[in-house]
Amino acid sequence: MQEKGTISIHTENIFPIIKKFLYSDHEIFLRELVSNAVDASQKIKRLASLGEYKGELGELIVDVKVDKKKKTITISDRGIGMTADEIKKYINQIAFSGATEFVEKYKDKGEDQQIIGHFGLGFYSAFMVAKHVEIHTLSYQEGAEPAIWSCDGNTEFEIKPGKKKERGTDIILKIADDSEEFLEDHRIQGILDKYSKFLPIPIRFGEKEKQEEDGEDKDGKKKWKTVKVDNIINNPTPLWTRSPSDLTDQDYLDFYKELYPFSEEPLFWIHLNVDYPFNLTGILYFPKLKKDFEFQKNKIQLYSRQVFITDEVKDIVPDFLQLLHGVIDSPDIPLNVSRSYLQSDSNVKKINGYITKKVADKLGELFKKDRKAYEEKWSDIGVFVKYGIISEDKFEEKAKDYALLKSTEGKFYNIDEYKAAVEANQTNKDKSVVFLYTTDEEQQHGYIETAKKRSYNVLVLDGPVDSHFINHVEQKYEGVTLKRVDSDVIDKLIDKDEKKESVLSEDEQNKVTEAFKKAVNDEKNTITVEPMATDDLPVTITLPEFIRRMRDMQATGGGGPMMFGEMPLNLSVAVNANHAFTKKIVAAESEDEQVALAKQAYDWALLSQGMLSGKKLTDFINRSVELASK
Ligand SMILES: Nc1ncnc2c1ncn2[C@@H]1O[C@H](COP(=O)(O)OP(=O)(O)OP(=O)(O)O)[C@@H](O)[C@H]1O
Repeated sequence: MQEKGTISIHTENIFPIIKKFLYSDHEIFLRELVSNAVDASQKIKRLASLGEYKGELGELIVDVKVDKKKKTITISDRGIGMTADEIKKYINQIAFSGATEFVEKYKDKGEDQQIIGHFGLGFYSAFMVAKHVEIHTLSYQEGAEPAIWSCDGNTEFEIKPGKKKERGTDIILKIADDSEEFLEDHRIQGILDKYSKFLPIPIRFGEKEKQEEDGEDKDGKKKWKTVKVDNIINNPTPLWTRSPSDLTDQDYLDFYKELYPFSEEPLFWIHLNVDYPFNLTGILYFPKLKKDFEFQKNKIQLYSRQVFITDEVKDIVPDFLQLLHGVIDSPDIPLNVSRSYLQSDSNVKKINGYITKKVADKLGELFKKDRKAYEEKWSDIGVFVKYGIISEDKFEEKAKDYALLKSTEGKFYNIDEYKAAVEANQTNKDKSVVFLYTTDEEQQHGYIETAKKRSYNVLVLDGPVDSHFINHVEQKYEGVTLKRVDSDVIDKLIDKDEKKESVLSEDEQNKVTEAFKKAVNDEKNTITVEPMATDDLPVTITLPEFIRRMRDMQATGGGGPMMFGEMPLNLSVAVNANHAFTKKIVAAESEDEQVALAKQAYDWALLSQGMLSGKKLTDFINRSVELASK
């Protein structure tokens, strides 16, 4: 049996095209060949379990060997092997048409298309790095003859009888001159670590050294010796493939360490397992989040039947859950299609929905089971929940019950509970319940205290997505308004239409206004004199809620067009007509003295906002000393 033939169904030679268009990702050849070897090994295992193969299974292990001298890489398995006819069918026809289809689809696309890395190009990806490829194989079938297929990267192949005595397949790549990097052990080790860490059949890459106990020396101290052991790349039964009922918390924590050796312990995890209408397994971990969470994205690894595919899960996992860590394994995620197709793929949509639901249910379960423990974790999980609520309606439906608001007293409420708690005292004349909040308890301390004097409750909303969350709550909850404690004077924050009498006459009010205009000396700021409680501060500086919100949203991204970046800082300066100090200004003998006192009161207000610094601060201190010494 010796045969020569042409692989071609097209006259065009696809190999140079494969090489050219997969330029950025040559390393995947090894993923493909090792995956094929694993598939072949699993097939024989299955045939044996079905009783269709009765011979010895032997040790099912895949070997990767590099011969630097001969410039070859060999991938060997003890799988089902192929007969010459099967080679013709699977390698010459099916595999080839797969590769051709791939090239047809992508030859007009740019060279560094990201999707390339997600491809199962199959057997022919070997030609990205090899100038000559041989298959030595012996089928498991009784009486099968060994066969050798060889091809040197053009469309001609040769099949001849082989000498292989053991069942299985060796794929021998003669590495091309421009790909000799793949003859370096560390390069191969790196690729195997990346793609094959959790394959279901052991992958061996040579040997490694290990320290082993070697009795005791004459002083009774342990002795050690260096021994060589098989260098097994993978953990063939990673946690997600096992049944949750067999696993302990420690198993999950250990697996997390295996995935992210340098990370802090996760808060909790979800074991995913679904068979229908799609197949998906995996474990998602909730990490402890740092405030700056952007860099923590892309920690979820996507596998297809335990073969690593990518850690870019943008379209498969909803945006807000990309902060999670862990593994998803699904043979149903189409990997060989473009991104836009992926977005409209119904399986991907279902998977997306399933993950969202699972996460929502798990959070709900934790909340119900032990609310206190849930509240303790809130500073870490709050970001996910709020982010999810903002971005996914389906998630919000479930999560609104356990999305918590924290008050300055450290008490937690869900939105409905909070509304009920403050409604009586914090409803304004328009029947809107006003939620007061602070973004910085230190800096806005004075304002929080003023609110507390009215027995108002103040929320702490200082997280990275809170500015968006606030807008969302207002949109979803009719009759609820959120206002930052320093965005207006207290009686206007929650305007109950309770008229306070001013002790100043109109003339006196004008006088005070004039004095402050001169003292503030800034056209952009508006000055008002208003009757307030006698124990409210003499002057309050505020930045209107909507302007500040625009600025905040912009700072955290996605807050509308850039024009707001230029928005000037228009402050409102409210003078308390009923404060004793204001009376003192009115009573001052000269206009100069009035302005000096006004300036003093204005500086107090600036000081309480943390807005006084440099020369202004020095002037203030000097003036205070002078006044106090009079
Ligand atoms: N080591 C092997 N042992 C036995 N059969 C093999 C081996 N490698 C490849 N084959 C056969 O050749 C076929 C084609 O392989 P190829 O890698 O091109 O495509 P595939 O594995 O079917 O799909 P994919 O594109 O996902 O890799 C396989 O389906 C299998 O039947």
